[in-house]
Amino acid sequence: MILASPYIIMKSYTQNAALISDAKPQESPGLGKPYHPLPVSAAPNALTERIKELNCLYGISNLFENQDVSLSWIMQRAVDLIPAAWQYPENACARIRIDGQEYTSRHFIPTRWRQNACIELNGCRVGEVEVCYTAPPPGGDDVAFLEEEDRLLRAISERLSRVLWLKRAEEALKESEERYRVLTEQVEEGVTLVQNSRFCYVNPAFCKIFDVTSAAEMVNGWVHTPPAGNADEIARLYDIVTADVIATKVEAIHRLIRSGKVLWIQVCHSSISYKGRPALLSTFKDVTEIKEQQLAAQRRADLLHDENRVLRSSLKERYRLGEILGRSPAMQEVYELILKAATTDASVAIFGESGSGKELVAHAIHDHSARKKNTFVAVNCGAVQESLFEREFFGHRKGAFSSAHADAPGYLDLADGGTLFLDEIGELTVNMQAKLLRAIEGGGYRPVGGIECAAADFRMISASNTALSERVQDGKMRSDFFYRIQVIQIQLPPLRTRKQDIPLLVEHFLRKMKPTSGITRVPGSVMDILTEYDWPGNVRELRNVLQRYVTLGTLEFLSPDPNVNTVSPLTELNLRQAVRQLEKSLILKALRQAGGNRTQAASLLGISRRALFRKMSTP
Ligand SMILES: Nc1ncnc2c1ncn2[C@@H]1O[C@H](COP(=O)(O)OP(=O)(O)OP(=O)(O)O)[C@@H](O)[C@H]1O
Repeated sequence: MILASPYIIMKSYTQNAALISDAKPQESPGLGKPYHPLPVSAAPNALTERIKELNCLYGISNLFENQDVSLSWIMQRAVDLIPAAWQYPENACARIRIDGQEYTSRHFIPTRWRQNACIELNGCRVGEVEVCYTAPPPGGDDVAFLEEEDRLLRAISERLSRVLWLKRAEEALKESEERYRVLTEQVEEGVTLVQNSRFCYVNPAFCKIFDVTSAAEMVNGWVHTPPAGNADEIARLYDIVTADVIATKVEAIHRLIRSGKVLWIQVCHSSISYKGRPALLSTFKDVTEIKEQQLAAQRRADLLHDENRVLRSSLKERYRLGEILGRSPAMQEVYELILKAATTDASVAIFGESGSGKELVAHAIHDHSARKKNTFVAVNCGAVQESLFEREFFGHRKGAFSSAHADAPGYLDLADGGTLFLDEIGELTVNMQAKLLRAIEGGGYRPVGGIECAAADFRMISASNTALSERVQDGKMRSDFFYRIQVIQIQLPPLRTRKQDIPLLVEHFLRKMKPTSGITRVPGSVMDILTEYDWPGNVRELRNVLQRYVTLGTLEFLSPDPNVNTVSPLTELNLRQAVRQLEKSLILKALRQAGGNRTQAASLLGISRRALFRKMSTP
């Protein structure tokens, strides 16, 4: 290697024309006063000369080996080594100038017997190295410097350029390492750097998580047998990575126990290059809060799943769901839909004849849903007047009208967090539908006399005893409202189509009435009549007939049914009672003719819907 060096070649005595100048004064670019470049000539070949050169170059090269020394330290030592390598060392002196800094050998004085070479960094001139003779060289100006000395000076400048480059790179690296260190010391996540299965870096957050008293204890320790902290736990964190080189990011969540508390740590290992070699950069994040929330959600979901499983598994033999009774297959389907609807927040529309249990179903959905702890607000839309709609649904503020002495909540406010049950939804006018739709579609609502917009979170369940699609066709219902309210549809079967439920319902109602009546069962003949009857008023009618039966001891239907032998309770001529009975039988007839549709029944009877409703609910 040494022999291959261009500076070991035999010194030639040939004069290098390119190096000889006519001694015309020139300016050193950016570095000082005019000077006279001196001619360069060859010197006698002497081993001692080359040994001096070698010493100088070796000396400068050795300076690289010193770690943790400053650039100034290297430059000063380098400049001290230069004069000894020149032909007349006793008169030679040297100077290095870099970035405005100057380093000189002993007794340096700039003279006209001067030789220089530039120092470069990334192709740009950043300084120079120069050698001067303090006294006229014996050979005169023409042979002041040898050709080899010129080459040596250029070799020195190249080496100094390299030193400079290395130092700058080292400084940049140190700076970025320092930045990284400051950053990792401030972050909440634990950070480690591992190379060759040993810790190179451990930040304070890591020490805190794993009870390591100081990071220094860990550095240089093996990852699989850590020297400090909870060694087993730390070793386990690295079990998932067998080497410092991993193809992709490796992530895992570990469960630790700290002072009796569970701590969840998310560990993420990634492969990086550190000082030119593969290393493992790992982060350790405390995710206890998120994990606890996840686990709680999971527990809730499991519980719900179990509850549903139990409910579903017993559905085959189910004869009741909450307050709803019925073991017929049609009712089993209704139970299924109720449970399905209860697990979602979607709007539900319940269809069925009057008295078939629509409100009971709405209640059951509410009671089985996550909203069960909040209010169930039932509204009979048939009784809502157009002019009072906003007041009733959206509430009002004090002073909004003469009798508004205080703020009052509307149905929507009352149902916040719970369920709003809109019975007879088909009775809402198109105008009311538009206002309600806006409120439930997220547009909010404004209480009467209020300025601010309110919003309520409720689930909507509606009920109707007629098919709403007809109302859409007749232009009485907005199609957007129609689709919005019936995401889930439940059709309740009329009692006459599930007569096997009658004995169960009879037993249920009698048991409920027992404290006052003492009657616990009906004779077989009465049960036969009850099962024969068509029940246009559905379960409500059955309950009312039974109520009368336990009170009066006679079976009295609202209207004579051709299929049954009605037992008349009338034994004396009481006009009021007779009128009432006639009224009831006519209502029943009308209802039967209208297929349970109360609007049609009311028009058949020539009375308003509201009047019919009143009469029906009077016992
Ligand atoms: N499956 C049932 N099991 C037990 N009771 C029932 C059942 N269905 C209805 N009922 C009884 O009938 C009465 C009327 O039920 P509900 O008010 O739910 O009917 P509805 O369909 O909403 O009637 P309407 O259309 O007239 O408002 C309830 O008080 C309840 O006691």
